Amino acid sequence: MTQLSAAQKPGQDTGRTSDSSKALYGGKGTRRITVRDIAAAKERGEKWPMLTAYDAMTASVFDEAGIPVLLVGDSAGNCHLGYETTVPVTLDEMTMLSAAVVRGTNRALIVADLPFGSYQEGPVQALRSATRLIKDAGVGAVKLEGGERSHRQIELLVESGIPVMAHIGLTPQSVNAMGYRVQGRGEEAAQQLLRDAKAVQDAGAFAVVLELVPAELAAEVTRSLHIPTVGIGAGPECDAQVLVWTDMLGLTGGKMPRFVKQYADLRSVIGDAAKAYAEDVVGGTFPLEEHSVH
Ligand SMILES: Nc1nc(=O)c2c([nH]1)NC[C@@H]1CN(c3ccc(C(=O)N[C@@H](CCC(=O)O)C(=O)O)cc3)CN21
Ligand SMILES: CC(C)C(=O)C(=O)O
Ligand SMILES: [Mg+2]
Repeated sequence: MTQLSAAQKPGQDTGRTSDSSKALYGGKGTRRITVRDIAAAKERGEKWPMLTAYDAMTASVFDEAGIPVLLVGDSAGNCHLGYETTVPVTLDEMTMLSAAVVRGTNRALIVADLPFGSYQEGPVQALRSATRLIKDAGVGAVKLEGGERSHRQIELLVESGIPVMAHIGLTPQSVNAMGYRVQGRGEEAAQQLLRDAKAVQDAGAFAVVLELVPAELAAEVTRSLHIPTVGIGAGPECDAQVLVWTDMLGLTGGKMPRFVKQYADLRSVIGDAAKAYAEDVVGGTFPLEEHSVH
C-alpha cells in the first residue's frame, strides 16, 4: 500500500493536467484500470486507444504494450471463430473468450460484448447475461448495442453495479435489418444519433462506441456528452478510438473497411514463416542436430 499524504486522500484528485503518472496510456500505474480512471481521462482531455482481443496470448501482448482498455468483441465471430458475422456468437463463447483475455492481462480494463440474443428480451435477461460475464469470466464491464432502444437494459445493469459501455451508429448485430452502412447521414438520422447518445449517457453508460458515423456528427456528440466517445470510423475528434486487432495487424484478410489503418502485415509474416517451416521439413533441414535429444 502506498502512503497517502494528508494533502491527497483517497478519491481526491489533484486536478493537475500535467500529471502523466496516471495517464491511461503511458502512465506509470500497474493496477487494473477502472471505469473511474476512464471518466478522469475525459476530464483531463486525454485521448486513449482500445483494441479487441479474443485470447490470452494476444491480450497479454497488448496489455504489456500499455493498451488501457481491451474489448472482447463479438467480432470474435468473424475474426476468430469462422462465422460470417457477429450474429451467431453465443454467451458461452463470449464467456470462454473473455475469461482467457482476463487471465492474460494485469492492467487493462476488460470489456466484453453481450452477444446478439443475450439482452434483447429485456433488462432481466441482460442482467442475467452480464452477470455471467462478470462472475464466470471476471470482466470489468460489458458492452451492448443500441441507444434509446437499449436504455432500460443499461439502467438495470448500472443499478446492479455493472459498468456498461454503449454502442450506437452502425450496430453489426442488426446487419440483417440495417446492413453495414454509414449511420447518422442527413438531419433526421443525425438527430436520432444525438438522442441515442443522450439516452445511453442518461441511462448511466460510462462510455459509448460510435461506429461508422460522419466525423462532424461524432465531434458534435463528443462535445455534447460528459462520458467519453470511442470512435471506429467516426473521425478524429472522439475521446478514444477502437480497432479490431486482426484488421489493424493485417491478419483478417479480404477487403478492409476504409476506417482501418494497417500497422503490420501479420498474414504475410505468419504465412511466410509457415512456408519456411514446411520447406525445412520437406527438405530435411529441420530438425537439425541442435534440435535433437540423445
Ligand atoms: N474484421 C472486422 N472489423 C470490424 O471493424 C468489424 C467486424 N469485423 N465485425 C463487426 C463489426 C462490423 N463492422 C463493419 C463491417 C463492415 C463495414 C463496411 O463494409 N464498411 C464499408 C462501407 C460503408 C459505407 O460506405 O456505407 C467501408 O468501406 O467502410 C464497416 C464496419 C465493424 N466491425
Ligand atoms: C468494433 C467493436 C466496437 C466491436 O463491437 C467488436 O469488435 O465486436
Ligand atoms: Mg461488437
